[in-house]
Amino acid sequence: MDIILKYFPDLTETQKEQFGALYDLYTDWNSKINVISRKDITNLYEHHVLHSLGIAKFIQFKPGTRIMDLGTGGGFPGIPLAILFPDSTFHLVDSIGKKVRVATEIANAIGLKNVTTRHCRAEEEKQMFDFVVSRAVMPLTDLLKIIRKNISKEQHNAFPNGLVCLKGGELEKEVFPVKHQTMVTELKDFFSEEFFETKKVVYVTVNN
Ligand SMILES: C[S@@+](CC[C@H](N)C(=O)[O-])C[C@H]1O[C@@H](n2cnc3c(N)ncnc32)[C@H](O)[C@@H]1O
Repeated sequence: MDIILKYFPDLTETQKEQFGALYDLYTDWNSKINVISRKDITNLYEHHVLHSLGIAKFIQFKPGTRIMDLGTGGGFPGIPLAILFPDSTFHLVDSIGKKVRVATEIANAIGLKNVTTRHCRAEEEKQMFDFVVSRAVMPLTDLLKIIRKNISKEQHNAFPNGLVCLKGGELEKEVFPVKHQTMVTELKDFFSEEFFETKKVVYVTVNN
């Protein structure tokens, strides 16, 4: 939890309590339904919560922004972002029902009012959003094909509506075929821990 305060020192008491509650909740739920590698649970705050919040080092969502987390699993990056941006709404989608259940239970347990969840393939989701966020789900080109139908034309933020993904390692092969405007932010410029050495936030505009 200290690592979250190190990089996000201005959290409200509510946000501190919500982030603080995640460790016991994920430890408990993960023992029943695997959403995080079991040996990685001790790294929950660094590898999962802070990594998710890396998106906030690229964009500060304006109040009222609508965001879908495609392939949220147990709620990453959607739940940490929903805590950090309580005035934006987050719709967490996953094709595996029991993972959606974990995300739903945890969002409810910490009293998040700005989160909805849905068990479906993102291909079936018809709602419109300003941004889609995603971590470890599928290549950029595949994500773009699925979400084109979901990106609203109304703009409210510092960057045009689009896709904001957490990616690791070698990206050139993934970014090269993408014809849209793309911006890559290195998380090692913000977070000094070795885990972030190769981690990136990739933003792609979606014009439709
Ligand atoms: C490796 S997990 C990552 C989960 C989470 N984003 C995280 O970083 O912990 C990938 C998730 O994407 C989901 N997924 C894959 N294709 C999907 C699709 N077309 N629609 C919805 N969810 C999908 C899978 O069910 C799985 O839970």
